[in-house]
Amino acid sequence: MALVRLQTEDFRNLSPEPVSFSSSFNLLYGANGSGKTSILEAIGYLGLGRSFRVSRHKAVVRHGQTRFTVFGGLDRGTDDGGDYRPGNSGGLSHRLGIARDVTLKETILRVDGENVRSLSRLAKHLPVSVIDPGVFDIVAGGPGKRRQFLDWAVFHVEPSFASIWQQCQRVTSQRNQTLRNGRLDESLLRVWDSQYALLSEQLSEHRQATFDQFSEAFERLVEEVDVPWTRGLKLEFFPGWDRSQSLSEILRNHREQEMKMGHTLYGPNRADIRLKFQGRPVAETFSRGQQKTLVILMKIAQGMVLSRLGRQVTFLLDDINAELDMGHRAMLAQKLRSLGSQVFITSIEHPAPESLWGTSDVPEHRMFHVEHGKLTEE
Ligand SMILES: Nc1ncnc2c1ncn2[C@@H]1O[C@H](COP(=O)(O)OP(=O)(O)OP(=O)(O)O)[C@@H](O)[C@H]1O
Repeated sequence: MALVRLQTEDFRNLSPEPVSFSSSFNLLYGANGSGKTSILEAIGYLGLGRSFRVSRHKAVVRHGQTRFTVFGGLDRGTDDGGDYRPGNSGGLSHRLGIARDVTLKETILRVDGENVRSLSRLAKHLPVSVIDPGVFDIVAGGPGKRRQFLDWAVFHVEPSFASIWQQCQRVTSQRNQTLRNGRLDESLLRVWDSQYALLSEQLSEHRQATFDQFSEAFERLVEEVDVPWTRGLKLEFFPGWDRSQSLSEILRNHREQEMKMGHTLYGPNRADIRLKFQGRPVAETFSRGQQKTLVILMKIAQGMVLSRLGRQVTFLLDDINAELDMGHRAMLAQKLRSLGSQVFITSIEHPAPESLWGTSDVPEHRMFHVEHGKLTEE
């Protein structure tokens, strides 16, 4: 499915007029501060339930207002073969909505006209993958970014993942409270340990299964694109503890250490994707340019995993001109085309489609000029 209609109310500087998009490529250009990233951010809200650039909802509410709303209409996917045009609401397969009142601290989520309680009910309809300057932290940053990267795919591949993840977070925080208590309550800790170990195993099995699909897709991709420096690259899933022992055993053996630290030190909150090149961490070995290309390849491989399951990913490419050279931009655009993804690409200058795809055979796309938060199609 693809997002073919968007309407916002009091979202940053965006105009409240509805906009219709192509289910394949959408090119958005406009001056600094015109609202390009805000459009991607609004789309991101429907697929992630949060902003991909700020942590507080408050920042996105139009100045002077207390509540914003984002509505989205999805089509039936690339099989529809067409664009959504206003007045043709019969073509929509799902309608999504998210509103946040920052004074009441209340979020309302809607799917097809009905209120839903969990964010996963909303997010599962629109797999949104962001490629912006911050995305390169997946390689350069800490394990948290890589966990987030992996979990996004696990969430879309394995329907029970969100609920297990939430239960595991709850048990972890209760376990942490007991650890922080100062005196050893062994019987209570054993209760938490057994629940925690069980949920951790389930969570890690799902992560491992999705990671295996991801790494297989990554290997295929690397062969296809033939990037010589990726030979010798090894991607490995680390579940958060040494798998040669059971997690319960590790917890028992590190009781004192965990009591001293006052929180859980082993388990899924320590999981990581380890990226090594000839045995060394990639972040210490690869150049900035190589790290960026690697992240792009990882993002495409993720798209391949979902595509194999018949899920269309909506990619949001924000300001990548500054980050990637023409060759890598063309490789990315061509791959996203062959995946049948929906793509939004922003740029400051009027884009030249031929140079974007590196060929005169450009795919179907729609072009929008963004000015003062308003989109005008060309
Ligand atoms: N909460 C808000 N309410 C009203 N206007 C806002 C709010 N937050 C940001 N703005 C304004 O909205 C505009 C949109 O910013 P945005 O980051 O989307 O622009 P952009 O086109 O992506 O710019 P750039 O090319 O510089 O990245 C900016 O002019 C900004 O000052």
